[in-house]
Amino acid sequence: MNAESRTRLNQTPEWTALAEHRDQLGDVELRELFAADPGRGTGYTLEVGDLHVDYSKHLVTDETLRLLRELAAATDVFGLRDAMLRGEKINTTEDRAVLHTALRAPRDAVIEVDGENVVPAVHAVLDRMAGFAERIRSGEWTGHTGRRIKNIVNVGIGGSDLGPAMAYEVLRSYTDRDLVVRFVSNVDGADLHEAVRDLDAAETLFVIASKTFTTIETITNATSARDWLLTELKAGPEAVAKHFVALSTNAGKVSDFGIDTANMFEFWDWVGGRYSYDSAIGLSLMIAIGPDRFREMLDGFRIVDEHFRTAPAESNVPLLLGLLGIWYGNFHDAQSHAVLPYSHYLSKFTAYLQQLDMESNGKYVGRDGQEVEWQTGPVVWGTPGTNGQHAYYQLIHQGTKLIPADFIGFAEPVADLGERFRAQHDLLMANFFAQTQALAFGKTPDEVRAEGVAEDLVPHKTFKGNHPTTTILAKELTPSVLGQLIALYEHKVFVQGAVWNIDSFDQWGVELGKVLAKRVEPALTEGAEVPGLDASTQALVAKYRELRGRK
Ligand SMILES: O=P(O)(O)OC[C@H]1O[C@](O)(CO)[C@@H](O)[C@@H]1O
Repeated sequence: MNAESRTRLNQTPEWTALAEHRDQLGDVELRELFAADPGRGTGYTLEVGDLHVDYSKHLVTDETLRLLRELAAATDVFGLRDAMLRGEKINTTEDRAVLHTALRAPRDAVIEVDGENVVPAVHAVLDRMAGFAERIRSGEWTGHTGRRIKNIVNVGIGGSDLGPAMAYEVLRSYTDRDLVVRFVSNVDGADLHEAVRDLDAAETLFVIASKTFTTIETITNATSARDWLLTELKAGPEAVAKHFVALSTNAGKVSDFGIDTANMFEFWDWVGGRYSYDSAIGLSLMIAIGPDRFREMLDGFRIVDEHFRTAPAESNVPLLLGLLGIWYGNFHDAQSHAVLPYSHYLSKFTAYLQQLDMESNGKYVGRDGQEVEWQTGPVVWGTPGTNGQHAYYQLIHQGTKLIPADFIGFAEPVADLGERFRAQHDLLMANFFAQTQALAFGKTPDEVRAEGVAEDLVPHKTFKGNHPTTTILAKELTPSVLGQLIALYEHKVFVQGAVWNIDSFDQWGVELGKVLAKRVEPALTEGAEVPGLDASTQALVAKYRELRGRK
């Protein structure tokens, strides 16, 4: 079935069967499901690479899973996967191939776009990045005044920021602690100001990351960074070459900006921004952790790519996670999905997933150009779990909304934590296990009463449970495990987009705001008339100008 000829998803027999099955299951309780199957706790688990994935605490039976796989088969998820991996232009609205998997392909792989094998170019750029990263790390590359580079400031936004910024935090314990690495994304000048205020320009390298090299926020920040650098160094434009490198697909714009294309690390239009941090966009990360660790991370991505490509539907983890999301979003009206890591190092992980998932699957128009009649991507949210426990877990436990959640944890604390701090790890993980237990099984009124609680407080202290969670457990948070986790979520998002029949690789929904901002700016600065400006925005602009003392 191709996108055009495909029957409307919600009219397929597979969809109807799932809807009927949902009605039959009714409000089935996780307590019942576990009582009926003593092997569920070990049986409903899968392994992929170093990840142990437990999906026993989901509101599903074998029959649910079978019906979900039927839906995946009917919507040809694996067919689209194979087309993606072959380099076909499955991003139809932009007429582009979708080949982030080529970024971690082995040197001898052959993956063609328009008849050309892209793998040699991928490795050529990785090798150049490695050479450059080593020159910075060793001190061989010096700034304009001959001083060693000690500070890296990555300037980018969206996919050109969230991935490297997240991964830098995740792999902090693998970084060269003598290097200061910062990420500037917001067009609010405060972001750049705070990033550079205590830096010595003579020791600072700006990494300008932008796929298009036209993104207004990044170009504005890059221009201000250049001004700051030249002022601080009291130097002319010749200083730029030693302090600015670019990561981009657009050599022309890089050169227009004044960066020598010899200092540009290239990637390609078949890499989506939110799928790009394992491309040249990862340069700041590679400088921080070193090329060997970066390659270990790519190996981790590849493990899950291979699994997604070859594992049968019954044991294919990205397929399973994608389908579970569909089960809740489309058949239980869940609106959001929480990702709750029990690792301080994963503090930016969910923010990264927000772009990956919501920019990919936040769409109401299908690949056939028609409005979909089913829910698509969920609101993805979450922060490290223990902090969340003291903030919003109340709502997950006793609120009125169904919020499926992923819990991600590790058996070992990171190696360089030291004995004193390592000792806290068991307590962290005790919380990790306790929360999924409490969410799944709750506490009945009788159990509350048995504790001698006064009758009027019993309803308040009761936990209905039945809140579904996936537990992802790995031994240790290594570069490879990070790659595995990211590839897992990339392919999960792919699965959902394939079933929903949407193009997960375009992002037209971000365009309107960009155009309007350009139009409104002269109204703020010069009081220019903006034709067609609505009454509300017009009044707000007038108020803004008044507050800024502009006539
Ligand atoms: O890397 P660029 O071209 O600066 O784009 C940054 C981000 O902007 C977006 O296009 C959204 O506005 C993202 O998809 C992308 O990751």
